[in-house]
Amino acid sequence: MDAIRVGIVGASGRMGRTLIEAALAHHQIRLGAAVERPNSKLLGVDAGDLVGHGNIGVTLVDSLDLVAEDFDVLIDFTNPESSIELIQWCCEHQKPIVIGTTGFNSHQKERIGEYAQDLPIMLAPNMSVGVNLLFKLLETAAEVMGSYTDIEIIEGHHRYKKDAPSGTALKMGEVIADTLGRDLEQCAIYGREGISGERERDTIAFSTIRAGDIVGEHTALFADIGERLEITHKASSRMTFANGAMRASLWLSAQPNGLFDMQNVLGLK
Ligand SMILES: NC(=O)C1=CN([C@@H]2O[C@H](COP(=O)(O)OP(=O)(O)OC[C@H]3O[C@@H](n4cnc5c(N)ncnc54)[C@H](OP(=O)(O)O)[C@@H]3O)[C@@H](O)[C@H]2O)C=CC1
Ligand SMILES: O=C(O)C1=N[C@H](C(=O)O)C[C@H](O)C1
Repeated sequence: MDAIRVGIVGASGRMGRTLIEAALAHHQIRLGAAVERPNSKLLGVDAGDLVGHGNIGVTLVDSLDLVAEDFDVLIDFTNPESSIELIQWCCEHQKPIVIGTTGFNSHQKERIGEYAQDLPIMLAPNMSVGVNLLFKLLETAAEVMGSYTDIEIIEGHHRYKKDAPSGTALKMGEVIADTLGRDLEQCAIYGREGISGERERDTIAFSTIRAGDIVGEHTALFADIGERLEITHKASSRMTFANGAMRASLWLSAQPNGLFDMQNVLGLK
């Protein structure tokens, strides 16, 4: 496969910087563009310098219009409002987009589905291989134990994370609910307080930890009287997500219009 050029939006963010490093290290990927917000103090800084790699001749700019000819696939790890605007731009310019942003509401998800009729879009709340395998394992766990156990999903992230529960935790809930024929909107419990009463068997409950520099930890708990199964994934470096985004970008560059996820990229479905 030929090398592709990626554009990275949110380039100076936690994921943005890691994505720049991953792109610079990948033999089939070139960093074509790096974009930040209009008021960013880092505009004009070289993307290679930003990550301690040395000058690569790609400076941070504040508009995709300035670099439209410089990349083949856009990578977006920003926030939901920004992502929707980026998808619209990508549709107008026919640039496939890899989206790692989380926290979309149902209306925004619907719009992404509509845009995907005219554009290849890869949307995944977690681009690590381990978490996408975990989604598969959850189907089996839910099939075997889900109907009679109490199901809890626990996630932990760094103090700066803005959305809760994490996109990954919500996807874990969706996978389990779908496998059990339940509607997550009807059976989800988001935290407990006070006299919360005995547990209702058919609920799927979420707990959230926000502390320090936790990169990302997710556990699904299937608990019966006498035994419990816990399936846990721990990310220790953002590079696992960034490498997933590189793999996804290469894969997406050869796809037709449509909405894909990381399981498509990894051949897990
Ligand atoms: N799918 C996955 O595998 C993963 C997903 N994520 C998700 O990625 C997203 C970003 O996370 P993280 O990197 O930690 O967050 P950061 O806040 O560190 O980075 C986001 C960056 O995007 C910039 N930004 C926001 N809006 C725009 C815009 N319109 N144009 C250009 N730049 C913009 C921000 O600028 P400013 O600070 O000025 O707002 C910031 O620099 C979150 O939704 C998170 O949940 C994170 C890790 C893995
Ligand atoms: O914000 C983060 O950092 C992460 N967000 C993703 C999510 O919301 O699931 C994935 C990862 O755990 C890191």
